[in-house]
Amino acid sequence: MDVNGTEIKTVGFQRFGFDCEVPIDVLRSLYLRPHYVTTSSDGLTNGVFSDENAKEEEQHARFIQGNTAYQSKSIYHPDTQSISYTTLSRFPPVKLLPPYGRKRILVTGGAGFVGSHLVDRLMILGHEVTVLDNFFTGSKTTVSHWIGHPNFEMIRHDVVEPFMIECDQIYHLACPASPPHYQFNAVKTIKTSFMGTLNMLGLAKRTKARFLITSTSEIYGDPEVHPQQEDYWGHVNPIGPRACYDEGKRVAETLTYGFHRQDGVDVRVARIFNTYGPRMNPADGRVVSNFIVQALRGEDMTLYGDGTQTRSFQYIHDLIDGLIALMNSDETRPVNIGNGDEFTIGDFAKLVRDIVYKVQREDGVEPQKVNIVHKPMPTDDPQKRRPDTTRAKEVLQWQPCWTVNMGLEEMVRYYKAKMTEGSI
Ligand SMILES: O=C(O)[C@H]1O[C@H](OP(=O)(O)OP(=O)(O)OC[C@H]2O[C@@H](n3ccc(=O)[nH]c3=O)[C@H](O)[C@@H]2O)[C@H](O)[C@@H](O)[C@@H]1O
Repeated sequence: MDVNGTEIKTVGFQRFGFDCEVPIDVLRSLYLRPHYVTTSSDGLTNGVFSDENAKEEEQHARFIQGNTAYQSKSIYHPDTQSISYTTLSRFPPVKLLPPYGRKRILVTGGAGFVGSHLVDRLMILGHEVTVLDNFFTGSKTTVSHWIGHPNFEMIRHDVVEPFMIECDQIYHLACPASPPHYQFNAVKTIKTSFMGTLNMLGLAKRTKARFLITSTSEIYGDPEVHPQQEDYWGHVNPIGPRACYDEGKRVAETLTYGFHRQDGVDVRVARIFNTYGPRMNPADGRVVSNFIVQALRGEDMTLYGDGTQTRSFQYIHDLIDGLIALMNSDETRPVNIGNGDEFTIGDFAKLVRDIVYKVQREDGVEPQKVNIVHKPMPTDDPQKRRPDTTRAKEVLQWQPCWTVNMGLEEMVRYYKAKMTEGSI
């Protein structure tokens, strides 16, 4: 059910002459089911499941309403610890667009969490999609179901190096986004934001492609204004451990508007607030993935600090709706894309735990009791964060549809499926 209590059957909408509506079941069939099936020497052979696996399969089939046709099923052989990869027997149907409606779209960071969902949507809508990724935090497996499709191309490339292609739209997402990842190599992070954005803006200038950059709520730093409006200039520590990302994105925005004013590049700037959903790397250290995986494994949930800091969480499909609407609108000012439902992280931990228990009980498993333990607060961790999304409402007619309970439940099912196949 969406925020109004209506069942969600499709995501996206027709807006600004660009139709981005697709059935949710088709998307789910791409991310929700396990990719591997197991064979083992204890009496089970090719693709025949144990009772437990068969039950999981049935539950997932029910959840995605049996829409399983587009999932490759590679076979894991535990006795030899090997995988026989299979390819898709059929790609998901993509719209047949007339040549004037079909766009050549470049997605940098297209193998990452957000990028892969954007790619799924753009592909199903019938566009030609090129993914550029250096696979530092992205993974080929997130978009492997499109490999071989005539509308799809994947290129290993680091955006700090120039790249030439002909295209109509550029979604520039490439940059590590989770605090442990972007702090792992701070110099590389700021180089990616600065040089990567410079290169992609240069490409947009030459090709006259429309350019959208995914900026972040982090440009507001530890905000003194609450909720955060786009006009707020922020409160960022320029020399702290988060600066490589925060200041990197700030300079990326500065570059974007420099090219816009100086060279007339057609730009869009999305400031994304905390987003979660399937395909988030379970080891990337962010709060939603940490909490769900810990609770599913029956481990302690790690709450940093006293848990009074706040965040507002949006589900991935809402974000993709917002990005596509922004790209196709006329709005060149920055636009916050986020969900206004704000939680203290302490309350959020309890909510995640309750949802994990609920899903486990629905699946006939009595959950293991999970404790919440406190860990030190990371340096410069913002105390509060909530988007003011008035601008997105006014200029994009966009508002989040997914409740946090719905989104979390789906994400719990995703991680359960990954655990069943043994890939996490
Ligand atoms: O998820 C996102 O969208 C954002 O994640 C990070 O921003 P941050 O808000 O720090 O995200 P998390 O690392 O998920 O942390 C959220 C809060 O939960 C806390 N946390 C995190 C992990 C954990 O195990 N336990 C825990 O209490 C953190 O201290 C923080 O207060 C990135 O810096 C943003 O660019 C990105 O947009």
